[in-house]
Amino acid sequence: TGSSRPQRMLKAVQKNATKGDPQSVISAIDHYCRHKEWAMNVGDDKGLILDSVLTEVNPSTALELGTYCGYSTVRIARLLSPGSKLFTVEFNPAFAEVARQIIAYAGLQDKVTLVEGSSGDLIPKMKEQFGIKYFDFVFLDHWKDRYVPDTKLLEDCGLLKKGSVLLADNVICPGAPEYLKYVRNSPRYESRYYKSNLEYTKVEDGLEKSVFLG
Ligand SMILES: O=C(NC/C=C/[C@H]1OC[C@H](O)[C@@H]1O)c1cc([N+](=O)[O-])cc(O)c1O
Ligand SMILES: [Mg+2]
Repeated sequence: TGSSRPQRMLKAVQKNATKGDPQSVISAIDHYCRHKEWAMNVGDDKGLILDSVLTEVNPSTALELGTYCGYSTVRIARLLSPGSKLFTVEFNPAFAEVARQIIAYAGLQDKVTLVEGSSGDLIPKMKEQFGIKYFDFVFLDHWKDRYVPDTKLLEDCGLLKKGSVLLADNVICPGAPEYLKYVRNSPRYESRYYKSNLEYTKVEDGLEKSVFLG
């Protein structure tokens, strides 16, 4: 059987990026996905918004739901201050395997803990398993129908504190309508929409940033 799209993406990184240089890994993936084959990375347009929100929050402990191949994992981890940590959750073992290699190629493995499994199972275990008190920043990019249940789980497990920032991908395309309703109508969040486009296309998409008010 042939290679998978994530495996071809990894090959493109190994061929075109410089080991230990996160920006070259990001550029190699963006070039491959724009010119060779599309893939569901947050991409370079929405990636710039992710970068600016991440830099503003400067989290000590961050969480990513939906690692896929590790593109946004690299984008986030490269901007973390020394001693800060990123936990990333991926359900699909094949995706997780590729992501580990891409994260390591970027030289960011010491800042990242990739946890394999379902977010619904793992979130309740994070405090005890990893000694986490709170997440200052959460990037939601996994199954769109898990955004609401997992946000509620983070609240119920006491993993959000006043000022914690949630940033959700794909709120327009493929869309997360229930999530938008939830964060925009809840008195516990202050939300705003960053308009952009679906990765590597001209289709509208955007990121929703929601600050937890406690
Ligand atoms: O389904 C998407 N993401 C969810 C990922 C889903 C999960 O599927 C299995 C694995 O656990 C992965 O994490 C998605 C889909 C599109 N799209 O255009 O279809 C664009 C995006 O940016 C996306 O994040
Ligand atoms: Mg996405």
